[in-house]
Amino acid sequence: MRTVCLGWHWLPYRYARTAEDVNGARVAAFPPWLAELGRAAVADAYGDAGAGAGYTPDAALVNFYDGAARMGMHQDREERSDAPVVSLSLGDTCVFRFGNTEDRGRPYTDVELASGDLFVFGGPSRYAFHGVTKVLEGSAGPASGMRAGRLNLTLRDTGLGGGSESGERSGA
Ligand SMILES: O=C(O)CCC(=O)C(=O)O
Ligand SMILES: [Fe+2]
Repeated sequence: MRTVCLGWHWLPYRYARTAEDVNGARVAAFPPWLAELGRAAVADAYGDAGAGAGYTPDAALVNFYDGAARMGMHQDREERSDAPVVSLSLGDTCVFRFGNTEDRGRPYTDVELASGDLFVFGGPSRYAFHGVTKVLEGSAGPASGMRAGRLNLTLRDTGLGGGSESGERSGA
């Protein structure tokens, strides 16, 4: 799996403005249209326009999975905010394991995430363990726009402040 970040660079246990563990490069800006998409997703998932309007994600992790890639069970908890995490999947379908908030084991539910699917971790599910157990190689139709593999974007509110475009704006 390969990962690129927007807005803030994710490192185990924290976020940074540069890709310290890759090449030291400054993180690309988090685009305003992606925040808009996140707001629409939260409004839809909660059935609450106000919850959507109040959502201000400032970081995205973009993960590319080839046919063999997996992601182990984990919680998204580097953020200093309880705001929801919005996940968008493109390309090949995967088997996504959505677990409980206590540990990596059962109970969990396996759901297929196909191209175009949005998944929102919010409320009591915000800190649920989750992972990807399988990518169904070649399952995406040509309409996905991807030749192979799966892309997943997770939108997050880091709670670190500095504005959503501050990948470009803030001082080093
Ligand atoms: O690829 C997915 O669906 C999940 C990605 C994920 O859990 C993460 O980036 O933290
Ligand atoms: Fe995650």
